[in-house]
Amino acid sequence: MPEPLLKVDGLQKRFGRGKNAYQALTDVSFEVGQGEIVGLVGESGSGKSTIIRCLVGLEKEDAGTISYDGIDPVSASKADLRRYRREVQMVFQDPYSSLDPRMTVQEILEEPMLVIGGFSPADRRARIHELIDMVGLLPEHLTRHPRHFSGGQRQRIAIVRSLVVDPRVLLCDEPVSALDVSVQAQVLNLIKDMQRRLDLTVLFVSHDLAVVKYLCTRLVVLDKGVIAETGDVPAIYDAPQDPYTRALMEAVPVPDPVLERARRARRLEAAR
Ligand SMILES: Nc1ncnc2c1ncn2[C@@H]1O[C@H](COP(=O)(O)OP(=O)(O)OP(=O)(O)O)[C@@H](O)[C@H]1O
Repeated sequence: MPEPLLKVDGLQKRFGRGKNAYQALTDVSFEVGQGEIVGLVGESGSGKSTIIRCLVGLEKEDAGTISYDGIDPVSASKADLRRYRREVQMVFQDPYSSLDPRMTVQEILEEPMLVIGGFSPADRRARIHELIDMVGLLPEHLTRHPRHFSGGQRQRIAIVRSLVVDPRVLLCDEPVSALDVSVQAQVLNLIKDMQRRLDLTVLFVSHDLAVVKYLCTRLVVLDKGVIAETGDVPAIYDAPQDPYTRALMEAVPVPDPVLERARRARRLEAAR
């Protein structure tokens, strides 16, 4: 594994109190190396989103530590916390609810840079134009509102929004599961391309093992808030050690239409 950039150590999270308490995460530890795409997989309710939400501060863990490039957001100085918030960005599952319908695309894309600060108007403009070009959007799209875009285009806008502040880590929470099957492949390929071009480190949450196999180099398998298994993708797919991982693998439909499309799109692109 490359040098770890993101570390989660002994994470615990419980929701509710007393008889209704639910232990969502129990002693979760894993690392994501610089430049890796690591898949975080598990069934619905296994705690994947809770981990991501703890990583971006939307939930507060009960115990355990998180660290990014040596920065622990709980004890960090103001300057380090600012760096953490800038360099660790998230792409949400549903591009229909994650983009403010009252804002234009330009406003949506400028907002993170205005919140974080330190970007001149010229920087903001250059960054937006460079990235929309990379993801296949056009300058005239900037004056429109999200309702004028398809699900796939909205997720491209959401991806650009996460990239404008020049992050090093992208946390993707099921970023294609709300999209039509026909566009899932394009968005997966886009994430793969952006990861390579911008040298991003990606933690990719999915319940879909076929998608993760296509995209990721390493896997963290979560079972009811506990890590069942971690390892390199080929090794885990060839010989899963944990019974829960084996059961998850057996549930993968073959062949997978999304991945067939993704592979075909890449072959066509390579042939051009
Ligand atoms: N705010 C909350 N209050 C109470 N329980 C919660 C809360 N957030 C999550 N949970 C519970 O914690 C468990 C883990 O939820 P989480 O959303 O992290 O799972 P997940 O693996 O991301 O599932 P999915 O694939 O369906 O998104 C679930 O049982 C969920 O009901």
